[in-house]
Amino acid sequence: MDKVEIGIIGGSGLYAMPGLSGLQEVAIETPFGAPSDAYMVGELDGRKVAFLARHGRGHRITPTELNFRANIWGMKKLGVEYILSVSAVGSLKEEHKPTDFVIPDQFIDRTFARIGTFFGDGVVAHVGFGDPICSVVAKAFETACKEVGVVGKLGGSYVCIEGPQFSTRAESNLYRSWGADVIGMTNLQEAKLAREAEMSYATMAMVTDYDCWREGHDDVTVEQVVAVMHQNSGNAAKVVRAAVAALPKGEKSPFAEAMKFAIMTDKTMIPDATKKKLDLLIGKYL
Ligand SMILES: CSC[C@H]1O[C@H](OP(=O)(O)O)[C@H](O)[C@@H]1O
Ligand SMILES: Nc1ncnc2[nH]cnc12
Repeated sequence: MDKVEIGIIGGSGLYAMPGLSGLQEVAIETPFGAPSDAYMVGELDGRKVAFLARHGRGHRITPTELNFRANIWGMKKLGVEYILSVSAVGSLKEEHKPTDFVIPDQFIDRTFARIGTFFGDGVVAHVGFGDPICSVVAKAFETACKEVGVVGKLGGSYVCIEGPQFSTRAESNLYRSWGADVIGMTNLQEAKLAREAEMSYATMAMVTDYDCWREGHDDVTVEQVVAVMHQNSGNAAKVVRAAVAALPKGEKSPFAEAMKFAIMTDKTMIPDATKKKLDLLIGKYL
């Protein structure tokens, strides 16, 4: 199959990508197990893209149960350079209103039950993550929001919680005191693994609620999240489509060599089985 340059991960409320033509369902097995679903590979305005429903079609997989490694590995296997993620988030600031899009550029980790690295089993690597988001993808989202005529704010911190429960009010207020912008349950491990796999990653976060901090307002519920997603999913799809068109063609990700100096382990001491397993990611450095 031809290289698929662009990957789209659809979150809560976005389980398919409208406008994809010549659709092919591609099931991928990875050394880390199965991804959430088959990749829907097709063309969007002349660009080859792969769409993955993060929680699987029908929303069957909790944030903690997500096989982040398999999902990101599958994208790499397809040849993806740029990953566009779409997520529902709660707002931690008055100014981020339901239906607004925020394109976060930082993360705060509040997860505790996930695997966020491809490494281990005899190979140690430490990759830079000071700028966890790819500015090329983030700018493509920003440009796309302008084109579609929706609010799309570039920058902000995304607090990633373990879930599946929403936060307590004390937690929500704590995150606000940290100056964080939005809250969700899925994006941090994707960003970490995309970096280790030398792909670009950014999220278009759609605000669906004010979490539980806003006095005089109802606390977040799934019903509320789904209602806003339904109301705004047309815009989300339009923005993703415009962002795909705004991405550079035939160019490697700016993170294509992110792992060049990240591997600590003496190469002669990495077990053969691990070398074989991680060949797709780091074979070129060993
Ligand atoms: C349905 S509310 C909580 C759920 O929504 C977000 O999902 P995603 O990031 O995949 O859009 C959040 O992270 C939770 O998984
Ligand atoms: N308030 C919230 N907290 C965590 N994840 C969310 N996804 C949508 N709204 C959320």
